[in-house]
Amino acid sequence: MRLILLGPPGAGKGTQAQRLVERHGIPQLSTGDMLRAAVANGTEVGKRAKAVMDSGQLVSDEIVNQIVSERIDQPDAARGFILDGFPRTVPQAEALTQMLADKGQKLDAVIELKVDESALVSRMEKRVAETLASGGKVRADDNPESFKKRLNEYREKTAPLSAYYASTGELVTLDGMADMDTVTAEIEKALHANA
Ligand SMILES: Nc1ncnc2c1ncn2[C@@H]1O[C@H](COP(=O)(O)OP(=O)(O)O)[C@@H](O)[C@H]1O
Repeated sequence: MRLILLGPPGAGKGTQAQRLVERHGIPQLSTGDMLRAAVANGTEVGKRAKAVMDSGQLVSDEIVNQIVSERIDQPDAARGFILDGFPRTVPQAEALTQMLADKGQKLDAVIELKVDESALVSRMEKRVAETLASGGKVRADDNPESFKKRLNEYREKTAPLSAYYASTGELVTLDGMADMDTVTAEIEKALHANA
């Protein structure tokens, strides 16, 4: 099964992706995680991406497309995957369609979590507080200024993906304001309906 999770930062994509991993035994491919790993490892890509990410802007399509294309060729993704944080622009979505076609694959569903923007800042602040309380490390872009930038980037560059995937007939939009278990149940329902 090949899935895309769409939604603004703080919509709950990471939480739902984790649950899908457990339930379906396919990996979560998070471009945010891949890029943070590249930064931590000090790779060329990491060096190019760090400042852009910290400020809340998007890394170039070229870099991200390359990372994803290589990642979905790994053996653990052969049976499927959950893409989290990719595509984030229409050109990335077009690149993905092409990439999958080249590999003889296609998507099974695109799931969009719709949330109330006013809830997102407080969700981010809660995540930061919980991480600090448990002695964890807060992401460099989890501060109000970068978060606002991430929301702007989302509105400008990522929100148009809903129309893109609506036109291909692949889009399923769910209420991301519902509690986490309800969202999980709705995702499963949508997957069965598509199966
Ligand atoms: N598909 C992508 N295209 C461009 N930049 C990306 C992409 N995925 C992740 N990034 C970079 O990594 C940062 C963090 O991504 P992610 O962990 O997915 O954030 P969020 O928690 O906001 O969903 C983004 O703000 C951006 O700089």
